[in-house]
Amino acid sequence: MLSPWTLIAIIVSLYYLKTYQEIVFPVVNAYAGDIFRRKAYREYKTNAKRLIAKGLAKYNGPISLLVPPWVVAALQHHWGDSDSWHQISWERDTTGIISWAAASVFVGPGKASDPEWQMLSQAYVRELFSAVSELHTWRPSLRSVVQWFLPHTSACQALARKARVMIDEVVERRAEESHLAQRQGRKARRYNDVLSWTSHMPSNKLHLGDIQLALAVAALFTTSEALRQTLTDLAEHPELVAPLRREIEELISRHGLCQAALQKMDMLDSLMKESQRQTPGLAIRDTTLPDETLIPRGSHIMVDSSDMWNPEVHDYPDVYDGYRFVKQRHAGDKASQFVQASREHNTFGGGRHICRGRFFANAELKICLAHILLDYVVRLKEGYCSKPMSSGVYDGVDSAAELEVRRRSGSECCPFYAFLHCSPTETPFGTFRSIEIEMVFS
Ligand code: HEM
Repeated sequence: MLSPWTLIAIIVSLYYLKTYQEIVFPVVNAYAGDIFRRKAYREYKTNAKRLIAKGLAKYNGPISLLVPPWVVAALQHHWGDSDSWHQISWERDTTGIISWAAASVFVGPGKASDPEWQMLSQAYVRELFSAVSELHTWRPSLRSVVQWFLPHTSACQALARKARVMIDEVVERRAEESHLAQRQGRKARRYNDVLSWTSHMPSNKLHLGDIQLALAVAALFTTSEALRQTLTDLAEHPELVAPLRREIEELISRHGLCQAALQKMDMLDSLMKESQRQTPGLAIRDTTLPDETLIPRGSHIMVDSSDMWNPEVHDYPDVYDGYRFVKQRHAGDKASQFVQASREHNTFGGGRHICRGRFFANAELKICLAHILLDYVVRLKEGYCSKPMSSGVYDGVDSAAELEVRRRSGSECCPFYAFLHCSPTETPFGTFRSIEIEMVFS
C-alpha cells in the first residue's frame, strides 16, 4: 500500500515531467498512458518520416526565417552604400553576410548582429579548423591530453566558455521577458529560432552555447565558400548578370521574395551548382567500407570528387557554363538542382550523413545573391586573375581574391526594389521587410 506522501511525490513528479516536456513543435507520437514514452520511441524508430510529415502539417507554419532583412542589413554594414567602386575585405565581408543571416535564424534577432557574438562565432570556426590540423600532428592517444595546452585547441575552449555565458544570458533574458509578460497578463513573445527550439527540447543534454557553435561550424565556412566562389565566377562572367537579374526581377515581381520564387530561380540555381563544381570539396573521415575492404582504424580516407571535372560526365568540364545545370534539368536529369547530391556531384556528401543544412544553405545563398545582383555590381580588381587555392589534393576557393563592388544607383536599380524592403521588420539597423521561407525537410 502506497503512503499518501509517496502518492503526492508521484503526482508531483508526473506533473513536473509533463510541464518539462512542453515544447514548441507539436508532438505527434504522444499516446495516452504512454508515460515512459516507450510507444513513442517505437514509432520514432520505425516511422520517423511519417511523424515529421504529420508534425509539419500540424505545426502552424511556415517555419519562418528572418534571413532577408538581415542580408540587407549585413550588406549595408559590410559592403556599404557607396555607388563608387571600392574593394571589400574578401574573407570578412563575405563571411560576415552569411554569418549575420545564419545567426538571425540560429541565435535569434537579439544577438544576430551583436559584434561580440559575431566575432566569437566566426573566431571559433577559424580556430576549430586550425585546431583539427594542430591535433593531427599528435598521436591519437595523446590528443585528449595535449588539447588542454595547444594554442588553437585552448582558444576553442576559451571561446566555447564565453559562448556559454553569452547564450545563458540570452536564455535568462527571454525567461525574464516571459515572466514579465505573464505577470502583466500579456502573451509572451514567441521566438522562432534554433536557440528557442533547442531550449524547449527535453531530450537535449548539450549546452545551448555548444549547439550554437556546432551550427556555426557546419554552416559558416561551407556557405561562405560557396558565396565566395559564386561571386568570383559572377565577376569573371559579367555576361551572366543580365539574364540572372531578369530571372530574379520577374520572379519577385510575380511572387515576392518567397520560397516559391526561390524554388523557381533555375538559372541562379544552375550558377550556384556550376560554381560548386569549380572547387570540389573533399570529405575526410575514418571508415570501414561495405565491400569489406579493411581500412585500418585511424587512417584517413578522402572521397573522390573528380567526376565533377570528368569529360565523361560533363561536356567541356573545364569551361564555366552558368547554364550547364538548367540544360541538364531540362534534359530530364533528376540530380541537377543545387540541393540534389549524386555520386558525381558530392559536395553535400551523401547517404545517411548527407548535409542536413543544404536546403537552408540553398535559400540563404539565393537570398544573398538575389540582393547582391539587384543592389550591387561586382568585378575583380583590374589585372587580378582568380585561381583556386590548392593544398595537396584539395582545391579550395581562391582565398586572396580582390573583389570590388559598388551599389547600383538611380535607373540601374530594380523596379521591384520596394518588394524587398516594404514590409517592416525591426533590426538594430532600421526597419526591413521580413519574408517567411518554408523549410523543406527531405
Ligand atoms: C554550401 C554549403 C554547405 C556545404 C557544401 C555542406 C557540406 C556538407 C558535407 C560534405 C557534409 C558531410 C556529409 C557526409 O558525411 O556525407 C555535411 C554535413 C552536415 N551539414 Fe552541411 N554543408 C553546407 C551547409 C550547411 C548548413 C548551412 C548547415 C546548417 C544549417 C549544415 C549542417 C550540416 C549538418 C548538421 C551535417 C551533419 C549531417 C549528419 O552527419 O547527419 N550544412 N555538410
